[in-house]
This record gives sequence, structure tokens and C-alpha cells, in this order.
Amino acid sequence: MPILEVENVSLQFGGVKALDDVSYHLEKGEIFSLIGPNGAGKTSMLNCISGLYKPTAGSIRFNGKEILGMKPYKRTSLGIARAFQNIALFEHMSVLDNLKLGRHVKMKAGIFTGGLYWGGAEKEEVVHRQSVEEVIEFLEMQEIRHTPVGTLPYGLKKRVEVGRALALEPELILLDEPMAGMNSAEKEDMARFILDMHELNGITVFLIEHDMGVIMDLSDKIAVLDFGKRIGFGTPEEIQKNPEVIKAYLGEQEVTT
Ligand SMILES: Nc1ncnc2c1ncn2[C@@H]1O[C@H](COP(=O)(O)OP(=O)(O)OP(=O)(O)O)[C@@H](O)[C@H]1O
Repeated sequence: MPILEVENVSLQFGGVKALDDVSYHLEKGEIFSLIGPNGAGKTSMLNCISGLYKPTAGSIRFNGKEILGMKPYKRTSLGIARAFQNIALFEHMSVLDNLKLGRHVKMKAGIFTGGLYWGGAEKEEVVHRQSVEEVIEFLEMQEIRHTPVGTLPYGLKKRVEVGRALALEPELILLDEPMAGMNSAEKEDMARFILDMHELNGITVFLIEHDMGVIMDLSDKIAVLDFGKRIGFGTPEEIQKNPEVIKAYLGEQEVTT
């Protein structure tokens, strides 16, 4: 069974069809990329999956279960975590505290009940802390653990944003342009982290990215949107040969590695 099935999803804003009857699926453990020219509907699609937008029609299933009626936090607790394109971090707080806060949906004791059940909350805090430490090590952020996020350069902020999603120990991670605005060394680091989270931890990766080289190198499967419609779905080789995809990208950038 695919981990994520998107079936006939449409989304309308007034007269604009942001998504028009779009279907594709992700197999467990693969790196999947959603691409398309500006305004094609990529972020809208991600918002439908994470629960910020409600499609006008269609179905989205996670491990066979319909998630469309669920609130975003419920989807997170099922195992879907998202790193935002526009970083959603607390700038005055340290890297460590941002990651810890990101995990609060995982804590049974919760922010309010924590005070009443100290025993349980303390034990939970230890597990909690371990997962956060693992993410810090995995993303090579030891040196910036106590640094306020607001003082970090953009590339590192992006890394913390990805870390916040990873700290939720997701089965499926949604990465919205994790390399936008990065220099080539930072991009290489991020590409390595994405490959590692998939190879070492078996996480399924859903990627939106504009860098075609990165997309073609990393992806097992690609879906292409243009004006809200799916115009391609397949392996990088199939996508590069797809005439509709080539046409949609003419004048933007070539679909080559
Ligand atoms: N909240 C909204 N209200 C009205 N229209 C919207 C809203 N969100 C998206 N749209 C419209 O839906 C279409 C798809 O936008 P979307 O941001 O999903 O594209 P995108 O592929 O992510 O673009 P980009 O690569 O530029 O980020 C656009 O025409 C956009 O103006």
C-alpha cells in the first residue's frame, strides 16, 4: 500500500483552479518531488496534505486512512511533519529550544498537565531530550545548539526548520523548498541530509524544490503540475522525456541535470 495517496484532488479559490483533479501516490521510503512552474499549485498541494487548506473535491489517504477531515495537529500525530518554505521558528529562542518546542505534540504530559504529573513528565522529558539530541547530531548542529535562531545565517535557519520537523520523528516529511536561497555548499549539505534521513531512518520524503539538478539527482519519483493540472508523473528519466513537461518549462529552465 502506498504511504500517501492523492486522488482527484481539486482546490478552487474563487475563479482560480489552484488544483484540478490531481492524482499521484508515494511509496513508503521513497523520495518524491512535486515540481512545476511558479504558481502551478505546489504549495497549495502541500497545504492540502498538511491540513491548512481543504480541497474542494478528492481524497488524500495516509497509510490507507482518509485524512482530509483531520486537523493539522492530528495529521502530525499520525506521522506527517512539515518544514515550511518561510521559516516558522521562534527567533529569540535557541536551536535546542526550538526543536524541543517542535516536539510538544509528541508529549503525552503536555505543557499544562506536565506540572501535575511530575514523575511521568520527567521520564517523558528524558526521551524527548534524546530525540532532540539525535536530530542535532544528525543535522550537525552541535555548535549552534544554544544560539538564538534569529542570529543564524539563512542556510542554517533552514536547517533548523528541517530539524524541527525531523524532531517529530515523522514517517513522512514534507519539505517546502528546503534549499531555496542557499549557496551550493549549503545545498550539498541539505541534499546529503535528505538522502540520509531516507536511507538511515527510512523516512519518506515529499520535496518541493526549484533546483532541477537536485530534483533529478535525489528523486525516485516526480509529479509535475502546471496551472493546477498534473502533466507528468514518473521516474526522473520519464519526466525528462515527457513532451508536456518540456513544453511547460520552456522559457523557465531546462529539465536536464
Ligand atoms: N490562499 C489563497 N487564496 C487565493 N488564491 C490562492 C491562495 N493560495 C494559492 N492561490 C492561488 O493558487 C495558485 C497556485 O499557487 P501556489 O502557491 O500553490 O503555487 P506554487 O506552485 O507553490 O508556486 P511557487 O512556485 O511560486 O511557490 C496561484 O494562482 C495562487 O495565486
